[in-house]
Amino acid sequence: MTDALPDILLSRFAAGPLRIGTRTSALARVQAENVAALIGKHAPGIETEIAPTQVSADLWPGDLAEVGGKGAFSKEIDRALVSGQIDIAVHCMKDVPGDVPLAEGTAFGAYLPRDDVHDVVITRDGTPLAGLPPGSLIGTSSVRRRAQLTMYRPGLRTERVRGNIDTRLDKLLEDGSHYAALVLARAGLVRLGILDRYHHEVLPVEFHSCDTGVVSMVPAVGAGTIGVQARHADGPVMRLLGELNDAVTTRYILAERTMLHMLRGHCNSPIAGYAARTADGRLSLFGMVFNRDGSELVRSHAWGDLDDAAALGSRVAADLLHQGAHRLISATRE
Ligand SMILES: NCc1[nH]cc(CCC(=O)O)c1CC(=O)O
Repeated sequence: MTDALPDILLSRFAAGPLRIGTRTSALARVQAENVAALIGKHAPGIETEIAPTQVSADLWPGDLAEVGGKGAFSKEIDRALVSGQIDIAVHCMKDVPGDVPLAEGTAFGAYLPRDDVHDVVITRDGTPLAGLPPGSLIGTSSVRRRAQLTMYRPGLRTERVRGNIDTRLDKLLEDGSHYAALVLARAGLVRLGILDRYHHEVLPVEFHSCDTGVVSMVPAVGAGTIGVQARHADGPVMRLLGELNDAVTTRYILAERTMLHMLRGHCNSPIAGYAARTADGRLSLFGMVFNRDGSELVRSHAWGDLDDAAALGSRVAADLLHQGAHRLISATRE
């Protein structure tokens, strides 16, 4: 008979706590605390400790492409996980690159139930996006957000704004700020418990044509989803993560990330991808690839069985590639 998981974990962590690695931002810490609380529920008696890791990319004020793209955010945490300094790493799946393999010997053992995937527009005074005059400057570093904003509102200007969420909000609210608005993920603001402090407008996620006057914002691959990574060979921890894992979110992530891998999306790809469940319990995947200003795009929408998420991801990617997605992705790399 195999031992019960709590016993296996108790002996595995008899000498010290289960160490949770994460970045140092307020959002990263809250997410790690949420994972610690979940572990506490599933494996009472297991002590956890959060080990925030300073990540060089978080200190880099310039263009991410110059420090190795999104992969730069996980380099130091990967090293800590592989070497055993930490036992699990907590990541926003949106920030996990699609064009480089995971650190050797590691895998995502759990995805937490997906949170809200909407982006919001934050303004100082609650002016709706539709009321912002042409020429208004919107702060966003994401090519996906920039392309969709300017596709619906070609008159708006966008400017890269880096730094964690607090820093960005401070830049919007400071006297003499040249930003009229920011676009941020609602999930991040909710996790920090600060959404209600700001005037915000929720952008719909459903794609629609430009003449309706509504700006929609199809989410990034992995939006709103926290993933927990561990060492493959760490059987007890992988089993624990298996218990935390949300099965439906796993399908969403598999569909979206299969699409991302096949598109060979690089660090700052102009790609949106959103998997969801239909009313009749099937899986839907909508994918979109843009050029910089959204004046060119290809899109594809397909449906499949919930248990065939990877096939659905490949089908949507193949259709996007067939329509010329690769040319758009390469053009944005420059
Ligand atoms: N790139 C930063 C990042 N990564 C994940 C989130 C939000 C939370 C999530 O989608 O899980 C954010 C902040 C933002 O885009 O506003």
